[in-house]
Amino acid sequence: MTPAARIQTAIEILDAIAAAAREGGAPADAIFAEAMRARRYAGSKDRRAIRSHVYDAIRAVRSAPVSGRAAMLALADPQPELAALFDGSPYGPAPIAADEPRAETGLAAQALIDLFDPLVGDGEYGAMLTRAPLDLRANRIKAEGADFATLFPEGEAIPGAPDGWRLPPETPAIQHPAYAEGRFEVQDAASQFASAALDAALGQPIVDLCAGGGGKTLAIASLTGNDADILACDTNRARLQQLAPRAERAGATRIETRLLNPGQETDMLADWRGRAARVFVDAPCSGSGTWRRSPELRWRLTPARLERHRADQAKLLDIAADLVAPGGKLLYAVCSIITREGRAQVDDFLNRHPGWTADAGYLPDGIGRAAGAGFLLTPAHDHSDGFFLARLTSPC
Ligand SMILES: C[S@@+](CC[C@H](N)C(=O)[O-])C[C@H]1O[C@@H](n2cnc3c(N)ncnc32)[C@H](O)[C@@H]1O
Repeated sequence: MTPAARIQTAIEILDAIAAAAREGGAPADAIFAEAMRARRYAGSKDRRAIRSHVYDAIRAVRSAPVSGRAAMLALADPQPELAALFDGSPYGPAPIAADEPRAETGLAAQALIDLFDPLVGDGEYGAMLTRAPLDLRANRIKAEGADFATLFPEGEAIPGAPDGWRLPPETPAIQHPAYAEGRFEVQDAASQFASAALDAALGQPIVDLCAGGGGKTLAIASLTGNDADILACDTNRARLQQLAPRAERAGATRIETRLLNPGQETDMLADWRGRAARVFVDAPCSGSGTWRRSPELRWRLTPARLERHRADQAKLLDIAADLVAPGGKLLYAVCSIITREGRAQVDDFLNRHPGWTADAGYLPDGIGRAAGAGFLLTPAHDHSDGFFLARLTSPC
């Protein structure tokens, strides 16, 4: 493909990604993969170049653009060599017309920025879109362990994460045989801090209410040395089904999965009412802390979608509270830096549940900043995804 044809292909893919963002359709990665399947003539160099145009444009443009072309033009404006490729050559983009619309660039729409936790100043915005490193977590269950300094000498330890190791983005770590042997997982530092904050002890009954594919369930199993019973729940069958093979690879044998029907969670968890020493609520959210990895999420967030997340989070907190044994703990986590999903959500919970108290001192030194009754982690401050965490203790 010519460099101009790659730009035109990127424009077409951006059209599909912008439409999906508006309509709540497939994620950008899936759309990109599908577009490449449909263009088998594109070689690996073409794919790399197209991918980089697509993601550079997503990072540059602050909200869903009117067209893929408007997004690419916004990217090309400060790059004359890119703008020169709008040359009208066969398969390339048409020449730039006078007064063509450009998508707006920047971190996010101002109305969205206004929702950030007050701790997030504009000095932090750059770090929110810088490509994230690849963080690994050693699996303590495997006796062989993961000697990261030997496996990946190009990496470095993650401050505050005793099982963590940080590699440059896109290191093909999962192609290493030690991954297939279950000796390590890929997991961002914030998720490692959150799993440790649950403070699960050996032998304790634990519920992971929003287990998804089990990233944090497996971290908890590792931290408890596979010596605690964990009930992993979710309403999404496809996600929850990913857990069993991952648990097998990790040697985590004490995880039971339970698929919940939306609206019937409390009934379906009646056998766990008041029994769990620890309940983890890794709630569905805007994902505003993960724009480094999924920059297109900021094209997707609408006031209505945010309100749905907020309502789901409140409902899940109430369901979880019902499961916690007297004196037990509930850990609430969202990969979000939005106040309503974080500190405000927990303030509302504490108002609805008199007698519950907020813990402190469950994060490593220097990690996170106090945000109301919980703690906020951000890419700039903590070199991790943005996360809000709050650990709450039930009355005895
Ligand atoms: C942030 S993700 C969890 C990620 C997972 N803990 C991990 O570490 O990979 C939130 C999950 O909550 C699930 N969820 C949404 N509503 C739920 C409900 N009512 N009950 C249980 N899970 C729910 C979603 O399907 C999604 O998998």
